[in-house]
Amino acid sequence: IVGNGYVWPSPLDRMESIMFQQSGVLREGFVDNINPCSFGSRVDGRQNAAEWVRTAFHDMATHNAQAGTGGLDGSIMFETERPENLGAAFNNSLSFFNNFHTTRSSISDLIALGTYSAVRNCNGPRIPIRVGRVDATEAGPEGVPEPQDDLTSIVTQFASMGFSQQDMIQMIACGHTLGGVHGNDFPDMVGNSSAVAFEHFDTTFDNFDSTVVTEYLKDTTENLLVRGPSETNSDLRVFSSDGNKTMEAMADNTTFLTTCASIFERMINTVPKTVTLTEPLSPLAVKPVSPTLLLNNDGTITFAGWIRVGLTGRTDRNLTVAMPYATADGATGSDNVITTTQETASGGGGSGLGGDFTYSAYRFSAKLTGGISQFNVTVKPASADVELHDNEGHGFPYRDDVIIQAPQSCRNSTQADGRGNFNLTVVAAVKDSLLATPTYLQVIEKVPRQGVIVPSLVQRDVEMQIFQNTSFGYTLLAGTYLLPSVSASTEFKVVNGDSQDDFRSTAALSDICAPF
Ligand code: HEM
Repeated sequence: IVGNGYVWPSPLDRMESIMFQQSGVLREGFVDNINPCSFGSRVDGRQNAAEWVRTAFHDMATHNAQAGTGGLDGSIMFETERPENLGAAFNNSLSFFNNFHTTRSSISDLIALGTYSAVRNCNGPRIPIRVGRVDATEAGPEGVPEPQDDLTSIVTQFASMGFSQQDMIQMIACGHTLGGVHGNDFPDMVGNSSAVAFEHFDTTFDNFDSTVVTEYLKDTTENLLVRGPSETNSDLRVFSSDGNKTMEAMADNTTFLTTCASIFERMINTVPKTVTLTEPLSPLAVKPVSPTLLLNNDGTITFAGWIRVGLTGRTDRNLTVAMPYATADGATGSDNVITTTQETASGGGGSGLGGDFTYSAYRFSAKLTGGISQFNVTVKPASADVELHDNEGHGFPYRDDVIIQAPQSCRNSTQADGRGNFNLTVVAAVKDSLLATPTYLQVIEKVPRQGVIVPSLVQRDVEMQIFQNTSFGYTLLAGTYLLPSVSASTEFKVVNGDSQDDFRSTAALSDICAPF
């Protein structure tokens, strides 16, 4: 049974799901662009996994260890026009990461997760993932090493990032086990400027292994940064700079993998000194996924969603999962237990990368009469005693005083102003006792930035107005916002003082608002 990494709910839930729900039911799809490892999304001669790893290095490379500035902070978004950042790799990677960019998943955390995912999906080692990176809002200084740089300046650049000569050799060798050099980016090196001319660094470009090292040591390598024109053979200068000592130590594949896990971990954890990273993320043993409430027109409240149960370490996978809960006024008892059924879609479960983590999903949908304030999860294996999962003693808090009414809410492009904008209407049921305090619809608008492929996320607050009374102790409030089409799919929440129903997606709303 997997240990809990943190207490639910948390802003970390988003990154945890993106990381550990990769295939099967509840999948997030983060590996789609790098599966298989050789996959390129747009044209022949591209390898997304390699591009993701290169993106992390180029973003990190402008770190100044002494000043504690720069590092893996997403500033690469603003730096793609620079000669040191030649090629489509960066915007290609960033436009994919942008699909996962939310207030709880920064571009820089996604770049870090991208390195983990690319490496794992290419049979490489597992790199611990810490999160909490904060995105830069403007370009940083220049300073990514280039193939024509001499050894002294490359060593100096790595030193200013905080890496020794040995670190430098390791990081470059580990990076250059994937991908290669593109003709359209470096025509002089490749001797061909075609977009599909792609000269791999080693013969196993889609396997994260030590072949890049062994081919170099045997002198059979076709790596153009070793074999190519002498002005641009930086890998040769770097790899041989300590008499091949570091390269020889990495020739053994097992040593290569441990060395790369360690140097890449340091690479992605190189962040500005103002950033504090979390402990490495581990999957929650039991996790509520996409729980929602809904006030029905008979006064009951439907509570629905999934419980994700980790299977790692379980031999008996015949599980009965239930949720004893406390009503709004705290009452518990044998009547207050929600049953679940194992999901039938997609085999009923899924896994995180490389099968590091596997899970089963249990679906629930219960009509509650006394509301809810918190729940626990019990897991009963057929052959063993029942386990109580109480969220590290906290219970899973879940309040019913503000409820987003998904069916009464809608996102409609035809009602809008004819310019492709979307009219968002959000209806929420708010307990009458809260009405003295204003209720806000908070929408995250994606605001385009000139020359930057990733829009910024800007919170817009709309005060919600009374829309319909009920006789169930709730009043329905409504708020509207005109979403520019680039923000058609975005996040929103409804907030009243300390109470909120948060992190919902406009993409899940239908076109038409249904009556209550
Ligand atoms: C002196 C330092 C370095 C130099 C001069 C250098 C140079 C280059 C060049 C010229 C390319 C070809 C890019 C293209 O044509 O699209 C490349 C690709 C690549 N580099 Fe480096 N690199 C350096 C360090 C690193 C490091 C430390 C990493 C580690 C993470 C790395 C990872 C990669 C990857 C994965 C690719 C393949 C990209 C693809 O196939 O699209 N590089 N590098």
